[in-house]
Amino acid sequence: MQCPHYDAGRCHSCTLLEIDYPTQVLDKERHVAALLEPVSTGLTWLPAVTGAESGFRNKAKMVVSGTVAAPVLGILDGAGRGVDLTDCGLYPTALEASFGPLAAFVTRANLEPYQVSGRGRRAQQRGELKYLLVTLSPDGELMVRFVLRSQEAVTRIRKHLPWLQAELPALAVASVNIQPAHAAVLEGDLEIPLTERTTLPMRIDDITLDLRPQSFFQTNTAVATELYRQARAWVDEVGPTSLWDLYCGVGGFALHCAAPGRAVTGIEISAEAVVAASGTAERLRAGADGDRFRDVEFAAGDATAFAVGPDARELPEMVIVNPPRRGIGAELAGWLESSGIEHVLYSSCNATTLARDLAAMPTLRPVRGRLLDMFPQTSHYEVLVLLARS
Ligand SMILES: C[S@@+](CC[C@H](N)C(=O)[O-])C[C@H]1O[C@@H](n2cnc3c(N)ncnc32)[C@H](O)[C@@H]1O
Repeated sequence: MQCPHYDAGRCHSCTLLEIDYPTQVLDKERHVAALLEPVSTGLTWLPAVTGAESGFRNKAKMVVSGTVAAPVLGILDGAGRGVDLTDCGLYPTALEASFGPLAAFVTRANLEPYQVSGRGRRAQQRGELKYLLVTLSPDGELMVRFVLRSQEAVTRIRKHLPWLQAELPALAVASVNIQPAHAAVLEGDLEIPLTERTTLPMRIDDITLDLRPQSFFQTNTAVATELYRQARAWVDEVGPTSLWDLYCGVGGFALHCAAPGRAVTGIEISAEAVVAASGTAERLRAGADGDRFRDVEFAAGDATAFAVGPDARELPEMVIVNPPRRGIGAELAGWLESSGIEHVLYSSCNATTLARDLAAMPTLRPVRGRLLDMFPQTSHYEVLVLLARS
Protein backbone atom coordinates (compact mmCIF):
# COMPACT_ATOMS: atom_id res chain seq x y z
CA MET A 1 0.00 0.00 0.00
CA GLN A 2 1.30 3.45 -0.90
CA CYS A 3 0.68 6.29 1.53
CA PRO A 4 1.69 9.92 0.99
CA HIS A 5 1.34 10.66 4.72
CA TYR A 6 3.74 7.89 5.66
CA ASP A 7 6.19 8.89 2.93
CA ALA A 8 6.15 12.48 4.15
CA GLY A 9 6.65 11.39 7.78
CA ARG A 10 3.27 12.85 8.80
CA CYS A 11 1.74 9.59 10.07
CA HIS A 12 3.48 6.54 11.47
CA SER A 13 0.44 4.42 12.38
CA CYS A 14 1.13 1.82 9.68
CA THR A 15 4.47 0.65 11.00
CA LEU A 16 4.77 -2.23 8.47
CA LEU A 17 3.96 -0.24 5.34
CA GLU A 18 7.37 -0.88 3.79
CA ILE A 19 7.08 -4.66 4.20
CA ASP A 20 5.17 -6.58 1.52
CA TYR A 21 1.92 -8.09 2.79
CA PRO A 22 2.78 -11.84 2.59
CA THR A 23 5.95 -11.14 4.61
CA GLN A 24 3.95 -9.16 7.19
CA VAL A 25 1.70 -12.19 7.71
CA LEU A 26 4.64 -14.62 7.89
CA ASP A 27 6.34 -12.40 10.47
CA LYS A 28 3.18 -12.31 12.56
CA GLU A 29 2.88 -16.11 12.36
CA ARG A 30 6.48 -16.43 13.55
CA HIS A 31 5.85 -13.88 16.29
CA VAL A 32 2.87 -15.70 17.80
CA ALA A 33 4.49 -19.13 17.36
CA ALA A 34 7.58 -17.93 19.26
CA LEU A 35 5.50 -16.44 22.09
CA LEU A 36 3.41 -19.60 22.46
CA GLU A 37 6.37 -21.96 22.00
CA PRO A 38 6.57 -22.85 25.73
CA VAL A 39 3.00 -24.21 25.65
CA SER A 40 2.89 -25.41 22.06
CA THR A 41 3.30 -29.19 22.43
CA GLY A 42 0.21 -30.60 20.70
CA LEU A 43 -0.77 -27.26 19.18
CA THR A 44 -1.75 -27.34 15.51
CA TRP A 45 -1.79 -24.04 13.64
CA LEU A 46 -4.33 -23.52 10.86
CA PRO A 47 -3.37 -21.30 7.91
CA ALA A 48 -3.62 -17.62 8.75
CA VAL A 49 -6.74 -15.72 7.74
CA THR A 50 -5.77 -12.67 5.72
CA GLY A 51 -7.94 -9.84 4.52
CA ALA A 52 -7.75 -6.84 2.26
CA GLU A 53 -4.48 -4.92 2.56
CA SER A 54 -6.27 -1.58 2.40
CA GLY A 55 -9.78 -0.20 2.82
CA PHE A 56 -10.57 -2.66 5.62
CA ARG A 57 -11.28 -0.46 8.64
CA ASN A 58 -14.97 -0.15 9.48
CA LYS A 59 -14.43 2.76 11.86
CA ALA A 60 -12.54 6.02 11.94
CA LYS A 61 -11.52 7.87 15.07
CA MET A 62 -10.82 11.33 13.73
CA VAL A 63 -9.23 13.96 15.95
CA VAL A 64 -10.73 17.31 14.95
CA SER A 65 -8.29 20.22 14.82
CA GLY A 66 -7.86 23.36 12.72
CA THR A 67 -10.57 26.01 12.81
CA VAL A 68 -14.34 26.23 12.38
CA ALA A 69 -13.82 27.55 8.85
CA ALA A 70 -11.18 24.96 7.95
CA PRO A 71 -11.47 21.93 10.23
CA VAL A 72 -8.86 19.18 9.96
CA LEU A 73 -9.97 15.57 10.47
CA GLY A 74 -7.22 13.09 11.25
CA ILE A 75 -4.51 12.94 13.90
CA LEU A 76 -2.24 15.32 15.76
CA ASP A 77 1.45 15.01 14.93
CA GLY A 78 4.21 15.03 17.56
CA ALA A 79 4.14 18.83 17.64
CA GLY A 80 0.36 18.88 18.17
CA ARG A 81 -0.40 19.98 14.61
CA GLY A 82 -3.40 18.52 12.83
CA VAL A 83 -2.75 16.06 10.00
CA ASP A 84 -5.58 15.56 7.52
CA LEU A 85 -6.11 11.80 7.16
CA THR A 86 -9.40 11.86 5.29
CA ASP A 87 -7.71 10.04 2.40
CA CYS A 88 -6.12 7.35 4.62
CA GLY A 89 -5.88 4.14 2.60
CA LEU A 90 -7.20 2.02 5.47
CA TYR A 91 -10.72 3.43 5.09
CA PRO A 92 -13.21 1.99 2.62
CA THR A 93 -14.57 4.40 0.02
CA ALA A 94 -17.96 4.79 1.74
CA LEU A 95 -16.28 5.82 5.00
CA GLU A 96 -13.93 8.19 3.20
CA ALA A 97 -16.90 9.76 1.40
CA SER A 98 -18.44 10.77 4.74
CA PHE A 99 -15.53 12.99 5.78
CA GLY A 100 -16.26 15.85 3.33
CA PRO A 101 -19.87 16.35 4.50
CA LEU A 102 -18.76 15.93 8.14
CA ALA A 103 -16.08 18.62 7.79
CA ALA A 104 -18.63 20.92 6.13
CA PHE A 105 -21.01 20.21 9.02
CA VAL A 106 -18.37 21.30 11.54
CA THR A 107 -18.30 24.69 9.80
CA ARG A 108 -22.07 24.94 9.34
CA ALA A 109 -22.86 24.08 12.99
CA ASN A 110 -20.04 26.31 14.20
CA LEU A 111 -18.27 23.56 16.13
CA GLU A 112 -14.95 24.94 17.25
CA PRO A 113 -12.27 22.25 17.27
CA TYR A 114 -10.97 21.57 20.75
CA GLN A 115 -7.40 22.61 21.42
CA VAL A 116 -5.08 22.92 24.35
CA SER A 117 -2.27 25.42 24.54
CA GLY A 118 0.42 25.43 27.19
CA ARG A 119 1.23 22.64 29.59
CA GLY A 120 0.51 21.53 33.13
CA ARG A 121 -1.38 24.01 35.31
CA ARG A 122 -0.94 26.70 32.64
CA ALA A 123 -2.77 24.61 30.04
CA GLN A 124 -5.60 26.54 28.37
CA GLN A 125 -8.46 24.68 26.74
CA ARG A 126 -10.51 26.14 23.90
CA GLY A 127 -13.18 24.82 21.61
CA GLU A 128 -15.71 22.04 21.88
CA LEU A 129 -15.32 19.29 19.28
CA LYS A 130 -12.69 16.72 20.16
CA TYR A 131 -13.34 13.72 17.90
CA LEU A 132 -15.59 12.43 15.19
CA LEU A 133 -16.14 8.68 15.55
CA VAL A 134 -17.57 7.16 12.38
CA THR A 135 -18.56 3.52 11.86
CA LEU A 136 -19.59 1.96 8.55
CA SER A 137 -21.90 -1.06 8.57
CA PRO A 138 -21.57 -3.91 6.05
CA ASP A 139 -24.76 -2.58 4.42
CA GLY A 140 -23.28 0.89 3.93
CA GLU A 141 -25.01 2.69 6.80
CA LEU A 142 -23.14 5.07 9.08
CA MET A 143 -23.03 5.80 12.78
CA VAL A 144 -21.50 9.19 13.64
CA ARG A 145 -20.62 10.28 17.16
CA PHE A 146 -19.50 13.80 18.05
CA VAL A 147 -17.22 13.78 21.10
CA LEU A 148 -17.59 17.19 22.75
CA ARG A 149 -16.08 18.90 25.75
CA SER A 150 -19.48 20.09 27.02
CA GLN A 151 -23.13 20.28 25.99
CA GLU A 152 -22.70 23.86 24.70
CA ALA A 153 -22.96 22.85 21.03
CA VAL A 154 -25.67 20.18 21.26
CA THR A 155 -28.53 22.51 20.26
CA ARG A 156 -26.60 23.70 17.19
CA ILE A 157 -25.83 20.13 16.17
CA ARG A 158 -29.50 19.21 16.48
CA LYS A 159 -30.54 22.27 14.48
CA HIS A 160 -28.22 21.49 11.56
CA LEU A 161 -28.54 17.69 11.64
CA PRO A 162 -31.23 17.57 8.91
CA TRP A 163 -28.69 19.21 6.58
CA LEU A 164 -26.14 16.51 7.39
CA GLN A 165 -28.75 13.78 6.90
CA ALA A 166 -29.57 15.23 3.48
CA GLU A 167 -25.87 15.37 2.54
CA LEU A 168 -25.17 11.93 3.99
CA PRO A 169 -28.24 9.76 3.35
CA ALA A 170 -26.37 6.76 4.75
CA LEU A 171 -26.31 8.39 8.19
CA ALA A 172 -28.49 6.10 10.31
CA VAL A 173 -27.34 6.79 13.87
CA ALA A 174 -25.93 10.00 15.31
CA SER A 175 -25.13 10.90 18.89
CA VAL A 176 -23.08 13.22 21.03
CA ASN A 177 -20.64 11.96 23.64
CA ILE A 178 -19.57 14.34 26.38
CA GLN A 179 -15.95 14.01 27.47
CA PRO A 180 -15.30 16.96 29.80
CA ALA A 181 -11.92 15.72 30.97
CA HIS A 182 -8.71 16.64 29.23
CA ALA A 183 -7.63 13.04 29.23
CA ALA A 184 -6.31 10.42 26.92
CA VAL A 185 -9.60 8.53 27.36
CA LEU A 186 -11.45 8.98 24.10
CA GLU A 187 -14.99 9.21 25.36
CA GLY A 188 -17.01 10.06 28.45
CA ASP A 189 -19.97 8.44 30.19
CA LEU A 190 -22.74 10.68 28.88
CA GLU A 191 -24.15 9.80 25.45
CA ILE A 192 -26.91 11.96 23.94
CA PRO A 193 -28.79 10.36 21.05
CA LEU A 194 -29.60 12.67 18.13
CA THR A 195 -31.49 10.29 15.87
CA GLU A 196 -34.50 8.07 16.43
CA ARG A 197 -32.41 5.05 15.57
CA THR A 198 -29.80 4.20 18.17
CA THR A 199 -28.49 0.94 16.72
CA LEU A 200 -26.46 0.22 13.61
CA PRO A 201 -27.14 -3.27 12.20
CA MET A 202 -23.82 -5.05 11.57
CA ARG A 203 -24.64 -8.06 9.38
CA ILE A 204 -22.17 -10.90 9.75
CA ASP A 205 -23.15 -14.08 7.92
CA ASP A 206 -26.55 -15.15 9.24
CA ILE A 207 -26.38 -12.97 12.37
CA THR A 208 -27.02 -9.25 12.34
CA LEU A 209 -25.49 -7.72 15.47
CA ASP A 210 -26.90 -4.46 16.75
CA LEU A 211 -24.15 -1.95 17.44
CA ARG A 212 -24.85 0.93 19.81
CA PRO A 213 -22.67 3.90 20.72
CA GLN A 214 -20.28 3.10 23.59
CA SER A 215 -19.94 -0.50 22.43
CA PHE A 216 -16.92 -2.23 20.96
CA PHE A 217 -16.97 -3.76 17.49
CA GLN A 218 -14.14 -5.65 15.76
CA THR A 219 -12.35 -3.21 13.43
CA ASN A 220 -12.23 -5.34 10.32
CA THR A 221 -15.65 -6.74 9.44
CA ALA A 222 -14.39 -9.23 6.83
CA VAL A 223 -11.83 -10.77 9.18
CA ALA A 224 -14.27 -10.64 12.13
CA THR A 225 -16.62 -12.75 10.00
CA GLU A 226 -13.90 -15.40 9.68
CA LEU A 227 -13.17 -15.13 13.41
CA TYR A 228 -16.78 -15.86 14.39
CA ARG A 229 -17.02 -18.64 11.78
CA GLN A 230 -13.92 -20.32 13.18
CA ALA A 231 -15.15 -19.93 16.74
CA ARG A 232 -18.51 -21.45 15.86
CA ALA A 233 -16.83 -24.39 14.10
CA TRP A 234 -14.59 -25.19 17.10
CA VAL A 235 -17.37 -24.71 19.65
CA ASP A 236 -19.69 -26.98 17.63
CA GLU A 237 -16.93 -29.59 17.46
CA VAL A 238 -16.68 -29.57 21.25
CA GLY A 239 -20.50 -29.42 21.49
CA PRO A 240 -21.02 -27.88 24.95
CA THR A 241 -24.55 -27.61 26.35
CA SER A 242 -23.52 -24.53 28.32
CA LEU A 243 -21.17 -21.76 27.28
CA TRP A 244 -19.98 -18.46 28.71
CA ASP A 245 -18.78 -15.63 26.50
CA LEU A 246 -16.70 -13.37 28.76
CA TYR A 247 -15.90 -9.85 27.44
CA CYS A 248 -18.77 -10.42 25.00
CA GLY A 249 -19.22 -6.87 23.63
CA VAL A 250 -22.38 -6.79 21.50
CA GLY A 251 -22.47 -10.59 21.51
CA GLY A 252 -20.50 -11.60 18.40
CA PHE A 253 -19.15 -14.88 19.78
CA ALA A 254 -22.17 -15.73 21.96
CA LEU A 255 -24.71 -15.32 19.16
CA HIS A 256 -22.63 -17.02 16.47
CA CYS A 257 -22.01 -19.96 18.79
CA ALA A 258 -25.62 -20.30 19.97
CA ALA A 259 -27.30 -23.60 19.14
CA PRO A 260 -30.52 -25.39 20.07
CA GLY A 261 -30.11 -26.93 23.53
CA ARG A 262 -27.07 -24.78 24.35
CA ALA A 263 -27.29 -22.26 27.20
CA VAL A 264 -25.14 -19.22 26.44
CA THR A 265 -24.31 -16.42 28.88
CA GLY A 266 -22.48 -13.29 27.76
CA ILE A 267 -20.78 -10.97 30.26
CA GLU A 268 -19.58 -7.50 29.38
CA ILE A 269 -18.59 -4.36 31.30
CA SER A 270 -20.29 -1.89 28.90
CA ALA A 271 -23.98 -1.62 29.80
CA GLU A 272 -24.74 -0.22 26.33
CA ALA A 273 -23.14 -3.23 24.65
CA VAL A 274 -25.27 -5.51 26.83
CA VAL A 275 -28.43 -3.62 25.84
CA ALA A 276 -27.41 -4.10 22.20
CA ALA A 277 -26.60 -7.81 22.61
CA SER A 278 -29.85 -8.49 24.51
CA GLY A 279 -31.84 -6.68 21.83
CA THR A 280 -30.20 -8.74 19.10
CA ALA A 281 -30.93 -11.97 20.97
CA GLU A 282 -34.57 -10.99 21.38
CA ARG A 283 -34.90 -10.19 17.68
CA LEU A 284 -33.25 -13.45 16.70
CA ARG A 285 -35.50 -15.45 19.06
CA ALA A 286 -38.50 -14.04 17.22
CA GLY A 287 -37.07 -15.11 13.85
CA ALA A 288 -37.32 -18.33 11.87
CA ASP A 289 -34.22 -19.78 13.57
CA GLY A 290 -35.46 -18.72 17.03
CA ASP A 291 -34.75 -22.04 18.75
CA ARG A 292 -31.02 -21.46 18.48
CA PHE A 293 -31.26 -18.37 20.65
CA ARG A 294 -33.86 -19.58 23.16
CA ASP A 295 -31.33 -19.86 25.99
CA VAL A 296 -29.01 -16.92 25.29
CA GLU A 297 -28.69 -14.16 27.87
CA PHE A 298 -26.39 -11.22 28.53
CA ALA A 299 -25.51 -9.36 31.69
CA ALA A 300 -23.40 -6.33 32.49
CA GLY A 301 -20.48 -6.82 34.82
CA ASP A 302 -16.84 -7.53 35.28
CA ALA A 303 -15.83 -10.82 33.67
CA THR A 304 -13.57 -11.93 36.51
CA ALA A 305 -16.05 -10.96 39.23
CA PHE A 306 -18.76 -12.91 37.41
CA ALA A 307 -16.61 -16.02 37.10
CA VAL A 308 -15.26 -16.09 40.62
CA GLY A 309 -18.28 -14.52 42.31
CA PRO A 310 -21.31 -16.06 43.95
CA ASP A 311 -23.50 -15.51 40.87
CA ALA A 312 -21.66 -18.22 39.06
CA ARG A 313 -23.26 -21.22 40.68
CA GLU A 314 -23.27 -23.65 37.81
CA LEU A 315 -20.08 -24.01 35.84
CA PRO A 316 -20.40 -24.03 32.06
CA GLU A 317 -18.90 -26.77 29.93
CA MET A 318 -16.96 -24.26 27.85
CA VAL A 319 -15.83 -20.64 28.16
CA ILE A 320 -14.93 -18.10 25.47
CA VAL A 321 -12.75 -15.16 26.48
CA ASN A 322 -12.00 -12.15 24.25
CA PRO A 323 -10.42 -9.58 26.55
CA PRO A 324 -8.92 -6.18 25.71
CA ARG A 325 -5.16 -5.97 25.10
CA ARG A 326 -4.33 -6.42 28.79
CA GLY A 327 -5.52 -10.06 28.64
CA ILE A 328 -7.65 -11.90 31.21
CA GLY A 329 -5.13 -11.46 34.03
CA ALA A 330 -3.92 -13.68 36.83
CA GLU A 331 -7.17 -13.99 38.78
CA LEU A 332 -9.39 -15.17 35.92
CA ALA A 333 -6.62 -17.37 34.49
CA GLY A 334 -6.11 -18.94 37.92
CA TRP A 335 -9.85 -19.48 38.30
CA LEU A 336 -10.14 -21.12 34.85
CA GLU A 337 -7.12 -23.30 35.64
CA SER A 338 -8.67 -24.61 38.86
CA SER A 339 -12.29 -24.68 37.61
CA GLY A 340 -12.10 -28.07 35.94
CA ILE A 341 -13.82 -26.62 32.82
CA GLU A 342 -12.69 -28.80 29.92
CA HIS A 343 -12.55 -26.32 27.05
CA VAL A 344 -11.71 -22.64 26.69
CA LEU A 345 -11.62 -20.61 23.50
CA TYR A 346 -9.31 -17.59 23.84
CA SER A 347 -9.49 -14.84 21.23
CA SER A 348 -6.67 -12.38 21.76
CA CYS A 349 -5.52 -9.15 20.13
CA ASN A 350 -2.25 -9.21 22.07
CA ALA A 351 -0.22 -12.41 21.89
CA THR A 352 2.11 -11.23 24.66
CA THR A 353 -0.66 -11.16 27.27
CA LEU A 354 -2.13 -14.34 25.73
CA ALA A 355 1.20 -16.14 26.31
CA ARG A 356 1.30 -14.85 29.89
CA ASP A 357 -2.28 -15.98 30.55
CA LEU A 358 -1.66 -19.41 29.00
CA ALA A 359 1.38 -19.89 31.23
CA ALA A 360 -0.97 -19.38 34.20
CA MET A 361 -3.27 -22.18 32.95
CA PRO A 362 -0.85 -25.10 32.51
CA THR A 363 -3.51 -27.84 32.42
CA LEU A 364 -5.52 -26.05 29.73
CA ARG A 365 -3.35 -26.87 26.70
CA PRO A 366 -3.66 -25.08 23.36
CA VAL A 367 -4.65 -27.67 20.75
CA ARG A 368 -5.63 -25.45 17.79
CA GLY A 369 -4.52 -21.98 16.87
CA ARG A 370 -5.24 -19.57 14.06
CA LEU A 371 -3.90 -16.13 13.34
CA LEU A 372 -6.40 -13.71 11.84
CA ASP A 373 -4.86 -10.61 10.37
CA MET A 374 -7.38 -8.05 11.56
CA PHE A 375 -4.91 -5.15 11.29
CA PRO A 376 -2.79 -5.30 8.07
CA GLN A 377 0.06 -2.75 7.81
CA THR A 378 0.53 -2.78 11.59
CA SER A 379 2.18 -5.30 13.88
CA HIS A 380 -1.17 -6.09 15.53
CA TYR A 381 -3.18 -9.22 14.83
CA GLU A 382 -5.90 -11.39 16.36
CA VAL A 383 -5.21 -14.96 17.39
CA LEU A 384 -7.79 -17.60 18.29
CA VAL A 385 -6.67 -20.54 20.41
CA LEU A 386 -8.71 -23.57 21.48
CA LEU A 387 -7.62 -24.92 24.86
CA ALA A 388 -8.41 -28.41 26.10
CA ARG A 389 -7.85 -29.80 29.58
CA SER A 390 -4.93 -32.23 29.64
C1 LIG B 1 -11.75 -7.11 22.43
S1 LIG B 1 -13.34 -6.54 22.91
C2 LIG B 1 -14.29 -7.95 22.48
C3 LIG B 1 -15.76 -7.77 22.32
C4 LIG B 1 -16.53 -8.92 21.68
N1 LIG B 1 -16.10 -10.21 22.16
C5 LIG B 1 -16.51 -8.86 20.18
O1 LIG B 1 -16.18 -9.86 19.54
O2 LIG B 1 -16.82 -7.80 19.64
C6 LIG B 1 -13.22 -6.60 24.63
C7 LIG B 1 -14.49 -6.25 25.37
O3 LIG B 1 -14.25 -6.40 26.77
C8 LIG B 1 -15.01 -5.42 27.44
N2 LIG B 1 -14.42 -5.32 28.79
C9 LIG B 1 -13.37 -4.57 29.19
N3 LIG B 1 -13.11 -4.81 30.48
C10 LIG B 1 -14.00 -5.73 30.91
C11 LIG B 1 -14.22 -6.38 32.15
N4 LIG B 1 -13.45 -6.12 33.21
N5 LIG B 1 -15.20 -7.28 32.23
C12 LIG B 1 -16.01 -7.54 31.16
N6 LIG B 1 -15.85 -6.95 29.96
C13 LIG B 1 -14.85 -6.06 29.83
C14 LIG B 1 -14.90 -4.21 26.56
O4 LIG B 1 -15.93 -3.29 26.83
C15 LIG B 1 -15.00 -4.85 25.17
O5 LIG B 1 -16.34 -4.90 24.74
